[in-house]
Amino acid sequence: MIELSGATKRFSADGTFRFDLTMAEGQSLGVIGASGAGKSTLLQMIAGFLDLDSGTIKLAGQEHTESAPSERPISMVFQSNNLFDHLNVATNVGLGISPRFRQSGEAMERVKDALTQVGLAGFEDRRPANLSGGEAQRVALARALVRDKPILLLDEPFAALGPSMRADFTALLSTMQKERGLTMLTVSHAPNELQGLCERLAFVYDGAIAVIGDTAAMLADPPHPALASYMGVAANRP
Ligand SMILES: Nc1ncnc2c1ncn2[C@@H]1O[C@H](COP(=O)(O)OP(=O)(O)OP(=O)(O)O)[C@@H](O)[C@H]1O
Repeated sequence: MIELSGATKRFSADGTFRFDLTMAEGQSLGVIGASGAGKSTLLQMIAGFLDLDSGTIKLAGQEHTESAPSERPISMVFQSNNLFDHLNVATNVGLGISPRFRQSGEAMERVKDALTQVGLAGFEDRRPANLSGGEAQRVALARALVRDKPILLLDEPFAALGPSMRADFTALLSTMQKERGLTMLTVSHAPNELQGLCERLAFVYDGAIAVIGDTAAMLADPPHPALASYMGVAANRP
């Protein structure tokens, strides 16, 4: 679970972000909003890369407001998959387990299992430069999954992928999320990709979560004028 209570970060006088959010264990939430609205800021707060000015953060039932990122029960996948080009796929995934990963023993078995789960069995010795965008993103997902944490944060995971790869990656993420009961938060500029992945959607606007609700209902009938404008449709409610 994720619980943010008045989680506040002030970058400047007119750049203050304050988030309240409750997610039950195993829930999948999509996060949308205009560029600069604060979506990545929300993720960075939860992951511990930004210190709060005030408020609290609870993760998987524990207080984590001041924990270091490595102490939080979280894995993260970024838009640019952040793979190391000079290391093979197995080592890139193994770094999710430990910075001292070696390709042997139990750790290597875990890496192979994770690669199999994302459909990349046999890719252990490949270099990132020889992967397609979709394959590289699946390696990044394997690196997150191998950490075996209950919370998965994804920051624009589809951005670098073409349409058919987006559909494949969405389907894979959805399967992993359900199989593992992950609490998952996905930031995306593509609301339609979130439909099959997230039962709930949050719209970030003016430094906060302006609306949160059922994904299909929110997209079909935007309950906030700024969301309607973001979606490029007329608002149905004031
Ligand atoms: N470390 C920082 N110092 C100062 N300002 C920051 C910092 N990080 C983010 N900001 C500002 O906070 C605002 C929100 O940024 P954020 O990256 O969260 O937006 P976003 O919704 O993820 O945007 P995008 O969709 O473009 O990725 C932006 O105006 C950004 O310039």
